[in-house]
Amino acid sequence: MLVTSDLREREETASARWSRFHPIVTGEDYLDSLRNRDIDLYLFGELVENPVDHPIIRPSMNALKATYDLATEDPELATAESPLIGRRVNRFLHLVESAQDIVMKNRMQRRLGQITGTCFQRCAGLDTISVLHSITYEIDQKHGTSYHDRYIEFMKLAQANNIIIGAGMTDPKGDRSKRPSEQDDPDLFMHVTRRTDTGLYVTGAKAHMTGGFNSHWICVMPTMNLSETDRDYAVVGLVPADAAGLTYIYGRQSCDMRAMESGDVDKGNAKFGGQEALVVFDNVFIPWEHVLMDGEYEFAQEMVARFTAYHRASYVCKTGLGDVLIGAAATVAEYNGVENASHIKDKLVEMTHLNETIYSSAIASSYEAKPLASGIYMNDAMLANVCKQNVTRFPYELSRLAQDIAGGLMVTLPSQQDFENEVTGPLLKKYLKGRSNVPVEHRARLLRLIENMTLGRNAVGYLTESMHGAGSPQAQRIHIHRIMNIEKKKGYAKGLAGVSAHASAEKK
Ligand SMILES: Cc1cc2nc3c(=O)[nH]c(=O)nc-3n(C[C@H](O)[C@H](O)[C@H](O)COP(=O)(O)OP(=O)(O)OC[C@H]3O[C@@H](n4cnc5c(N)ncnc54)[C@H](O)[C@@H]3O)c2cc1C
Repeated sequence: MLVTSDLREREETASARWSRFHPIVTGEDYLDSLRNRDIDLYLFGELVENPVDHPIIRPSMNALKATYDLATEDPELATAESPLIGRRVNRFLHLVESAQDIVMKNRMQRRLGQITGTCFQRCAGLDTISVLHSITYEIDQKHGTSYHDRYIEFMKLAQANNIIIGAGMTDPKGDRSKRPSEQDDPDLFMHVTRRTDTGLYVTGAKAHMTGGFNSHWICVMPTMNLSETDRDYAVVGLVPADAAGLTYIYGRQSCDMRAMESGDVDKGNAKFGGQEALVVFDNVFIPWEHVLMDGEYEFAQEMVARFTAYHRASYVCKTGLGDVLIGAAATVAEYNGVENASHIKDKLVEMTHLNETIYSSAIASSYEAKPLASGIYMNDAMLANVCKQNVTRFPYELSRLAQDIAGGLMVTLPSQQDFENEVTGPLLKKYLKGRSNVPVEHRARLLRLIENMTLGRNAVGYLTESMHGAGSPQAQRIHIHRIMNIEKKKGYAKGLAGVSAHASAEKK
């Protein structure tokens, strides 16, 4: 049990926190920034000594590194001019000032999906900084607080240092039928445990945190609407990833142990992977400069709604993964000698149709963006929710079609070691041959990629994250129901049908 004097040691100032960060320019700088951090990270029941070179963890860092590499290789797509610091910044830290900015964000997300074939983990942070712009502004307007200025100061440093911000929204939530303040264990939702002259302390956990360990800062924020009794749960704060009191517990992914094996074929996508972690906060200190909500519970619901409007359209990234999967299915069809069969062509068309349907709802949502009171733009919430609802379904159908085209070998293929064995290798190369001019290894690599995306490590990002990330399917349906304006639609119908309010009242 920590006593008050131990806790005081955690009362680090905002400037001391920032002094630990060095500006990142290249992807290699990013990897270096993750070395030698004093952080408790557990995987398989043990503290990880060197996470950056750990074979299970490194692919997730490579995926984030790609967001830095793309900024160097294609600055038009992956950087933007920031009026905050007067120079170009990584688009993942840019405050969206127009509909075109959000459209460019979507294009960049699709491109990164094509490059990595997985979740590159940086979108939730981008959508967090977008929502904080308007929410801090509106809280200040109502309560005379100074959250917005604090936020702007943070963002200037975030942009100048080119850091990664992780989004800590989802609490473990315990009994889903109870509000935060009704739970038997108060820590099942993050809450303030004490306040001092210099800041406040929070305890709780953030679940499923994408790229949690790969981030430099974590923004904690409420996960649902809150009432007056939940006031201590209405907290938004910015926490360095190595703050005292944090423990990271790494999430397992199906087939993750393949990363520990020699050879790269069976990994399917040896270079890139996603990452989720349970991040536990035990009395973590946040200086006032980094507190952006403290008790203004009435803003929690709108904050979640705006975050999800941004984030549900960010699932456009899955169309980049869809492009990879369609390409893999088409290539395997060629290797198997069936590319001209009409049903194969039709299945590839169907996959493309589903993928572009996701893209069209996301990009339409972004083109329909409007400015909020603070001046930042927000994409259309209805179309964003439709996009995410599509994403909860279509990647599953795309995966089904890819598995259909791939054939059963995708799940019965022997290991790379068997291909290399002097007895079994020649047998496999003889009996697993497809088209004669295609090396068997190429066929195996494509099949493993489809396995990786639809059943293996990257199915976490392509399928289950598509289902639950940014809210489970029902959350979108609730939102759509809330804003679908059914009365207006009834009015159109009644008008055309010649049913006036008076006439319908008479009938009663
Ligand atoms: C791969 C992945 C990455 C993620 N990344 C992040 C991240 O970076 N940051 C972050 O903050 N979160 C992240 N999330 C969390 C995500 O937002 C949640 O998974 C999602 O909100 C669902 O919450 P849950 O997982 O606790 O499921 P649950 O809330 O347990 O939902 C399970 C089912 O129960 C239903 N349900 C839940 N509550 C109720 C209720 N009160 N009444 C009726 N039905 C209910 C749901 O609709 C769903 O069908 C991620 C999730 C995944 C899977």
